[in-house]
Amino acid sequence: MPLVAHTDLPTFQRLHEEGEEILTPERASHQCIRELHIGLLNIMPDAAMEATERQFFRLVGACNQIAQFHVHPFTIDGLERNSAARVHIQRYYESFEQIKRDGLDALIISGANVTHDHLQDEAFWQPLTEVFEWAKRNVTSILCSCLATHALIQSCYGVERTRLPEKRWGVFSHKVVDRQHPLIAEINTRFDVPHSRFNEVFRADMEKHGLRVLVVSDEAGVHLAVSPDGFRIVFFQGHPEYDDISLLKEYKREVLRYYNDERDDYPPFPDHYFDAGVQKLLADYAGRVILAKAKGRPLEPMPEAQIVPHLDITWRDSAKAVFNNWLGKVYQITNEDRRLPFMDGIDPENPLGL
Ligand SMILES: CC(C)(COP(=O)(O)OP(=O)(O)OC[C@H]1O[C@@H](n2cnc3c(N)ncnc32)[C@H](O)[C@@H]1OP(=O)(O)O)[C@@H](O)C(=O)NCCC(=O)NCCSC(=O)CCC(=O)O
Ligand SMILES: N[C@@H](CCO)C(=O)O
Repeated sequence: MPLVAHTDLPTFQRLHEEGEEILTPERASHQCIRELHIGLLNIMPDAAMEATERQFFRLVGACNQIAQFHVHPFTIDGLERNSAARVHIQRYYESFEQIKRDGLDALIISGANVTHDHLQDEAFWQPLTEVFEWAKRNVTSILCSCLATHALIQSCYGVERTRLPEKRWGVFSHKVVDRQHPLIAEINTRFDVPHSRFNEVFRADMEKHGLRVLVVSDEAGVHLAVSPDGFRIVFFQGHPEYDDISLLKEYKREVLRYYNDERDDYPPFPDHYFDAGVQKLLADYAGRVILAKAKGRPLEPMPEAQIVPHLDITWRDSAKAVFNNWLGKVYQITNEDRRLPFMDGIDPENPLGL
């Protein structure tokens, strides 16, 4: 929440010049104080659906303990769902119709699993673009994770993502490249983010279309960029919402796929994630899995309980800091009526006045 310059202490002016949000007493006394409404479009597969809810709810809830947040989960057609997932959605999720009727201040769109080479061939493409089109007109800011980033960049700028020679998978170090932008002001300038994807939109392609790139990894490419207006669409290519165990769960799934002949090679380790002790444990386990597969024996469970205490989470604080900046800025410009994206006087082409 922003400082109020309630005296003429020079520090307020100095901080303002350095990019800190400072409200004048006049603006502060007229500010409408209310809760924020944030949609979560959850398009993750069934096994990860509730973990994804927890991850994004946690980032929103933990990033700021003063304001009140209502998070509204919803989903779209075109995703294969088992009966338990359908019951969960029916019981707890809102419909897109309801979301449109009541309005949102901000919208988060999760990643997803894809089955086709081109996103426009996925069964969920059409419903997803309908949400994009509505949100671009009616929501103050949209934050996209991974696949949603690729889909929205394709739908807005016509840039198709590129298939990578091998999966970008692990925990990577990143640097802030535009230290002035309010989304990443006052946060660590070097921090980790997990990535888990076969595809990438490259920095040059983003910049060619006017996107502003804010956070980059030498090894893993762009993590964070924003739309040319500076704020209305926030693109994450990584997964800062992931839990400490998320990449372990994905690794375990890949081992299972190897054992079940759904992939030919034994899965590599995610980069920079397992320490030396865990790598040794998993290399021994791999030997036993390969033998069991060759001899047609049952698969021994992965020793997860021994591994988990050695997994570090090195990305959550920065993730919370970015969410805090994002929601703080949304609050400063969103309309009192949550069905309208901006207060009077805010320029939709440059909502932060950058
Ligand atoms: C990897 C799996 C299959 C693991 O799920 P499983 O149910 O098999 O796990 P399990 O070992 O049986 O353990 C179940 C327990 O773990 C929790 N759990 C499951 N998945 C979790 C996760 N990812 N992070 C944290 N916790 C997780 C469950 O809630 C449950 O907890 P409780 O028992 O306590 O409830 C799943 O997480 C999954 O499908 N993840 C999605 C990965 C993915 O598709 N990402 C796409 C994003 S990438 C992208 O967007 C685009 C990529 C591209 O195209 O380039
Ligand atoms: N943007 C509004 C708060 C949300 O209604 C204000 O600053 O007054």
